[in-house]
Amino acid sequence: MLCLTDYFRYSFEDCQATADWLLAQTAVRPLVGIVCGSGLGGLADALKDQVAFNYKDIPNFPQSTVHGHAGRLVFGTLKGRACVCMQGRFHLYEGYAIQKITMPMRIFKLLGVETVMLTNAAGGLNQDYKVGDIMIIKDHLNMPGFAGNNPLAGPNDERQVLHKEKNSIKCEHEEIPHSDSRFGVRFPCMSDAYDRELQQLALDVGSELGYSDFLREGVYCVLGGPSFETIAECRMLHKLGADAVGMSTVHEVIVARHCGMRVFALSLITNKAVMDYDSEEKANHEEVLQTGKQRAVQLERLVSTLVTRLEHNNNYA
Ligand SMILES: O=P(O)(O)O[C@H]1O[C@H](CO)[C@@H](O)[C@H]1O
Ligand SMILES: Nc1nc2[nH]cnc2c(=O)[nH]1
Repeated sequence: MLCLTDYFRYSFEDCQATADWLLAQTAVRPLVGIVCGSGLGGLADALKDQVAFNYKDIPNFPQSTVHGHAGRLVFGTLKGRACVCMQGRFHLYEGYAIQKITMPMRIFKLLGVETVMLTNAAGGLNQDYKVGDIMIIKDHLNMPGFAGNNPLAGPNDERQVLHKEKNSIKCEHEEIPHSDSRFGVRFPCMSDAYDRELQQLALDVGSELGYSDFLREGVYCVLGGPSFETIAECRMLHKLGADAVGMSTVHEVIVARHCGMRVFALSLITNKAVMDYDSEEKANHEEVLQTGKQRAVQLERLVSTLVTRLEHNNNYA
């Protein structure tokens, strides 16, 4: 569904214009960017001193079309730390070009975000997983990417991005002097996509909060959706090494890593993938949203505590 006009609609200038518009409307200068998955938008409500924008009012921004994705960009503080939170994300199956659904990651970068925390709702393929488990994503399988549908396809804009309010920015690929960063190189590495220190920190925080019984680590597989998987597909994905399956996140991770932001991601296992022809279970979006509601408090606490620890530990700040 690659539309040529979208290459040009989401140019560097468009992203810069959107970021500048947002920076002019709020004094919040976020170092952390959060993305709320289906039914997980309550995370944004935890932000204090909110300045919120409907996506429809933000120049160049796509619109949310999925139930459970409110379509608001919320600035504020989480335990004293400045954050920006997408209360609603975009998916390929909404009909958007892949460059368009990932454009908010570049806006995050231009706002000064250094760490991105993504959440999603996913089906559990791992037979040990239960509904309500929270899986720390340690790696991904990018199925649309195998077919050439990658958000970085198209011209690569490597121009410099000036961060006016910072003195230095450490990029993944090199130390860039004079306060400059850039969107990213043509061929970015993905073997370190999910920050290992943050994964360990999340395990530690989860253990302190008493969540170890439902905290997992695993591999997330993205498909295009919107149809849920067949039984044969679930069996295949599990054999390929996936622990959970969904329709989001991976494209955002690729673009976030491309421009040097650190990434942490969580899946809430909202339903068990159907693996057995005798099963009566059927995946459905209502169950997904319902499970989100049931685990909202723990998910919020885990993410907000993690954000606090970012503040207190120089290794993560
Ligand atoms: O990945 P998030 O946005 O959490 O949403 C998940 O939930 C929806 C299906 O119920 C799909 O959009 C799937 O990707
Ligand atoms: N593809 C997919 N996405 C989901 N999102 C929440 N549950 C599921 C699922 O079972 N499959």
